[in-house]
Amino acid sequence: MAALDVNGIRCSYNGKPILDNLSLSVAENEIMCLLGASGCGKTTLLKAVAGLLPVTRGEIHIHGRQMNGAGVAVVPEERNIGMIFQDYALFPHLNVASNVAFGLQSKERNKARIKARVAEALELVNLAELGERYPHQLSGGQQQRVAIARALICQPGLMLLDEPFSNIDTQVRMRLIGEIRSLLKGQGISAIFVTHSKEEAFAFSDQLALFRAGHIEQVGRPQALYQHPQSRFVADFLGQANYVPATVLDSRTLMTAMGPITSQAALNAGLGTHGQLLLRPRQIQLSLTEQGNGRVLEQQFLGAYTRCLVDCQGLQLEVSINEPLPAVSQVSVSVVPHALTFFPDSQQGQRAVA
Ligand SMILES: Nc1ncnc2c1ncn2[C@@H]1O[C@H](COP(=O)(O)OP(=O)(O)OP(=O)(O)O)[C@@H](O)[C@H]1O
Repeated sequence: MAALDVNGIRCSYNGKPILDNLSLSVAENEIMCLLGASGCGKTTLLKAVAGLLPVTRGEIHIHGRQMNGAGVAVVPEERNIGMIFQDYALFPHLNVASNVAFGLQSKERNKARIKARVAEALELVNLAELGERYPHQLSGGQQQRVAIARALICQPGLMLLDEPFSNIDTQVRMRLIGEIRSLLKGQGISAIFVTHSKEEAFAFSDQLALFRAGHIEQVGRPQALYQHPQSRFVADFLGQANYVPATVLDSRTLMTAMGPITSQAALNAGLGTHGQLLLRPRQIQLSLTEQGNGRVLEQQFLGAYTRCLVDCQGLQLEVSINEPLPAVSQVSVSVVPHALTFFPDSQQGQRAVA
């Protein structure tokens, strides 16, 4: 059974549909990321799942239990959901332990049991020593951990996280993302996580749903979306993309200005089809050769890698290499063997065929 099933829902503001006929499924113990530009409807979906926004069509099921529909309207506090927000939403006048205990107090009266559960939750988020502190005495990362502990203590069946890392210092953000991901996985909690940062989406989620103006353009494993986007919109949103004009030569080969390029998987496009081959900067390799087919135009050393702009037979390609090359280098440009992604020109919306 899925942790969450959203089936053809419609949500509107002032009569204007923001989500229309939207469906999404989250498996048990899976972290689903909703990624997309500002205003595309990510938070609207989160609110609909939480029961904070009316759903006028379609149904939402959480762990198989129907939340809305004919004669059914489960209120937010009965959905067994934990919510984490960008601004932590802690009570400033309560110390850490009381903030964490807050949600439990309506369910558990025994003070000793509450104390033990708070200690356990603080231990989980590595804040065991800070129960007496107040929110203003904590860093952003620590405040967000308190918010996580406060949600975990109620043992939610589903966690909703709305841009939880946006206010966290970039230096600690990736570490916190790793810690919270392991925590959710360790506790077996399914989650939906909203962000507009692709790096956060890649690092935190098992599945990624890429939003575009109120609908989901593509859903799948982050790596699959990055490597095999179904549309140029997805390809461009998730990272730097080079497009090389190409024609299908046979079921696995494309002819380009760089010469024939062979795919590790069938292309599913008819012979002679014209289109664009997607090449990520890491899918192109360079080697120094005086008679090479390319010339380095520009380089930027960025620490972990070097961004290199190369001219190859009139094409300008962005390539990621480890170390900068000598200035004004002549290089041989080739494609790292992989299953090619090809967008036929004739297809509407430029859908990929491989
Ligand atoms: N309370 C509201 N009343 C009217 N329109 C709203 C309301 N809340 C959101 N909207 C509109 O609904 C659309 C979707 O908003 P939503 O908050 O879901 O976007 P989002 O993808 O989460 O964006 P962001 O990344 O900026 O948070 C936007 O056009 C927004 O202006």
